[in-house]
Amino acid sequence: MRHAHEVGKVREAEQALMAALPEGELMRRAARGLAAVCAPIPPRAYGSRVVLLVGSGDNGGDTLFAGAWLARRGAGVEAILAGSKTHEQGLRALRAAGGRVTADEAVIDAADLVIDGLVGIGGHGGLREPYARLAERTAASAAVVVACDVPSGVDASTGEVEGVAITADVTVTFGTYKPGLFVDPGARYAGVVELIDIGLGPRLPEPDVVAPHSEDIRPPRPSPESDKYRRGVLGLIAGSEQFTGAAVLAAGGAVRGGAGMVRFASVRPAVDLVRQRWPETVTTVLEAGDVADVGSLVGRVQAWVVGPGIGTDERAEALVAAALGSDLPVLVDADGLTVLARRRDLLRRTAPTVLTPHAGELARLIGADREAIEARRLEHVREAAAELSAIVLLKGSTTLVAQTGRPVHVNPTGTPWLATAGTGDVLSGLTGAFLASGMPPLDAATAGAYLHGLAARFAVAPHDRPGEGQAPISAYDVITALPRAFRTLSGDTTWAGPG
Ligand SMILES: NC(=O)C1=CN([C@@H]2O[C@H](COP(=O)(O)OP(=O)(O)OC[C@H]3O[C@@H](n4cnc5c(N)ncnc54)[C@H](OP(=O)(O)O)[C@@H]3O)[C@@H](O)[C@H]2O)[C@@H](O)CC1
Ligand SMILES: [K+]
Repeated sequence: MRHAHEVGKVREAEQALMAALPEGELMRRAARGLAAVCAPIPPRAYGSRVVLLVGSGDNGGDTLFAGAWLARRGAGVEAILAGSKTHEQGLRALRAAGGRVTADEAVIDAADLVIDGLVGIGGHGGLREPYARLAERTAASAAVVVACDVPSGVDASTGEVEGVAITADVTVTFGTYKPGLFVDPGARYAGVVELIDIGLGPRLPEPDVVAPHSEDIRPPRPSPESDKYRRGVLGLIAGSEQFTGAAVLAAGGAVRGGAGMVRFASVRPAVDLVRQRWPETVTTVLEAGDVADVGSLVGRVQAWVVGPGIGTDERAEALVAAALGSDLPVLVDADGLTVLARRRDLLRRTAPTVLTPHAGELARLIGADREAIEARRLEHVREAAAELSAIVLLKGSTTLVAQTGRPVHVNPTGTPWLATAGTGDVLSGLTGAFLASGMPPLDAATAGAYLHGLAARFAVAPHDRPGEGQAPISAYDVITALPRAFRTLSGDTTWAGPG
């Protein structure tokens, strides 16, 4: 896992470490790391035109020292001192190395490399002038942009961006990742993120946010003793007279997600379609009076997924109530979430509940504003998990999974092409398969998001070659690419199913 810490925790660890080190040592480590990332950027240090954007705090200090290092290696370094004051030793070091100070902002236009040292973790609120103007000018230049610690204008703890921010190609961050580098909108400004070890690690507490690596994703693998029951039986309630496609897609996600068996229940047209496409499912046709008894009609399952395409009428409400009335893990998605917005009482239960809303659905669920959720995803997903007593998977530009008392999981896979009808249904079936296998719900949701996003990337660019173009995908293409996504995971697993 890549660990990210909010600013308060970084500051505490920094204080403790600083007290144990000679003065200036931490900044030297940070600056050296920053310079080492910058040096190989074409046309490489010697003869390149480097512009430093220097703010009034230590972020500017790091940048000046890194600039001095590059100047000693032959780069032409010019610093724009944009703050009300400037880090004195840093400035002395730059001058001693042959770097210059300039008030001419046009140097940005011709730069090969711009290093953004306006604000780091000390930033708050939208960028003030002249920082905002400098950020805009930098965006218009052809220079490679390297942000020091955090792109200025991005809130390091939350990823919020108020107004203008530096758009970086690379962000060189110190000691630990910051949540704002993982979570949109901030993540979009960060580019490639490089972590520099400055010795903070042992002094850091539990992370606030984590982003899994491939080896952290461990869906269960069948052992020689596995049978279909031990691998997990998923009960899937999806589709209605009006919406049948969602049922086919959710069933596909579950089948390709490795469920030992999928028991599918719905109205006749949805059942017919699911049987046609996924004959391996065991189906139950629900007549009008059957809804409340869906649990006993379907038979023994280990988890439920309810919601895709079920509509939002009374019948749908009764289906959601029946699933949540069980003592099994339940994933509620799509129409099921709309039903829950008016029946939050159904969430009072002891077994785990996983909710998979996009921002609009979450807005209805917690009575918030959709734009506010998009702007402050981390805050809202945490709030929702606490308020709804559920594991909440917030879909979108960066998918987040929150469970109260645990770090928020940020999904590193995915592609903007996933924003198309039906892909959410695939995710709910896939995650449901993991829940049915007995995987802890936070891990199930994290694995679901990861594999779904990876499958989508494979579907968009199947050959995985540099420079390969991308094509639009359907939800069905994501299902088709799921086996390939699974195969990229390492074979070993510490968790082998409910066995
Ligand atoms: N932590 C670590 O382990 C290490 C940390 N290190 C480095 O220290 C950095 C933190 O330095 P820092 O504390 O001096 O704060 P920093 O980010 O430079 O900004 C403060 C200045 O910005 C200003 N300002 C704020 N918001 C603004 C806005 N919207 N628009 C305009 N201005 C705004 C604010 O002005 P004020 O609001 O107070 O008037 C204040 O003057 C950190 O990111 C890393 O690079 C490394 O050297 C070593 C290891
Ligand atoms: K910065």
